[in-house]
Amino acid sequence: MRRQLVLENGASFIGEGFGSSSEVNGEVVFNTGMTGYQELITDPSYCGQIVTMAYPLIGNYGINRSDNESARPSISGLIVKEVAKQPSHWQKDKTLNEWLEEYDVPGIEGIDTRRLTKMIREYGTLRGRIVSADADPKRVAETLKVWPLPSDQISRVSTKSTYVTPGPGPRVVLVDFGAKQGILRECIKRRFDVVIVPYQTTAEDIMKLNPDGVLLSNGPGDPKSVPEAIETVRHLLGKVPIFGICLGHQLFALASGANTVKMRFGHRGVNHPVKNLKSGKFVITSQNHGFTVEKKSLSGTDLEITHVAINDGTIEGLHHLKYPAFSVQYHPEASPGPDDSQDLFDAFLNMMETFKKEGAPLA
Ligand SMILES: NC(=O)CC[C@H](N)C(=O)O
Repeated sequence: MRRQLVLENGASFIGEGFGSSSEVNGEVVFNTGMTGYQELITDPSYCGQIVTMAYPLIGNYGINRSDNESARPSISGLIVKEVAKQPSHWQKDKTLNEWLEEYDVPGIEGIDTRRLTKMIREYGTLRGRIVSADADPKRVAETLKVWPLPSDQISRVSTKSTYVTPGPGPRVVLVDFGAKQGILRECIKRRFDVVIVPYQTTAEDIMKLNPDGVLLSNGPGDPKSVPEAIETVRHLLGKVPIFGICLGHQLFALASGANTVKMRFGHRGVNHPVKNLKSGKFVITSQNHGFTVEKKSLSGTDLEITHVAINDGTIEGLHHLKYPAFSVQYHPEASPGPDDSQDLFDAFLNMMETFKKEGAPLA
């Protein structure tokens, strides 16, 4: 079935449909990873987005039972140059096509993804719609221009109730804004006693759980769409060690008085170089974000930049000068991508142990 991706600027890309045949709207973004499509399709941070893969052949090792980052695909749609027709891997359970069909996610292949990616780089992320090939792109573009980007994604992907993965180590409250399994996996590896709570849990209720540390997860959309969570983090600062990842990093920054802004086309891929300003070392990181902490908003706050992106100089890591709290904009849990930064979970463990011994610092 011939299908079409229409963008709000009136551009139309025609290709062959795969996965489901439903029509969807989404913010069109691109990811540069050569592999890791199953992890990114199930990464809840992509909720509400139509993802274009810049690498031209996708699906070549199929879908397996162990690479999901959440229970189901989160993306609204998938755009690729070519879907592998005969995927092969010893763990393969399904093809990408079968899996997307099962979860009602539409895809289009045969699109000039290089042209599409270049367009997004030039104009920034654009609203798009997957429709049938015979739809009039001008009319579809008109409807897209007045379509408000969704702002309820976090409530859609966060856990509805609290649950626990017990362990003998420190108690960590993981605030779930759409947490990837990889974060939980890193906690379990270190034998943390993890309590996973919904995103709107108050600081008071979090403190009642007697946490040794609070981990703020990744998540979809604009961090300012959850003002209640910013308030929660503000109340937690100084009372308990905090580690923020991606959306969690942005919420930590907002709670500390800094500002976040939308980027033109964001960072999405598995080979983003980052410099650690303290050690002078570089790491290759997995990234997926469309917002960033605004540099100039840091003046007057107690935040210090610890990491920067090599490609564009944006902030990739922060720590608090008075309180035990730090964060990174990238993904130390990888999944997909390199695991160069898993030591940040050890740094979180050290911070919790020190805080337990020495107590709250004087603010
Ligand atoms: N992976 C994430 O947590 C993304 C954070 C936020 N939704 C952004 O796009 O910037």
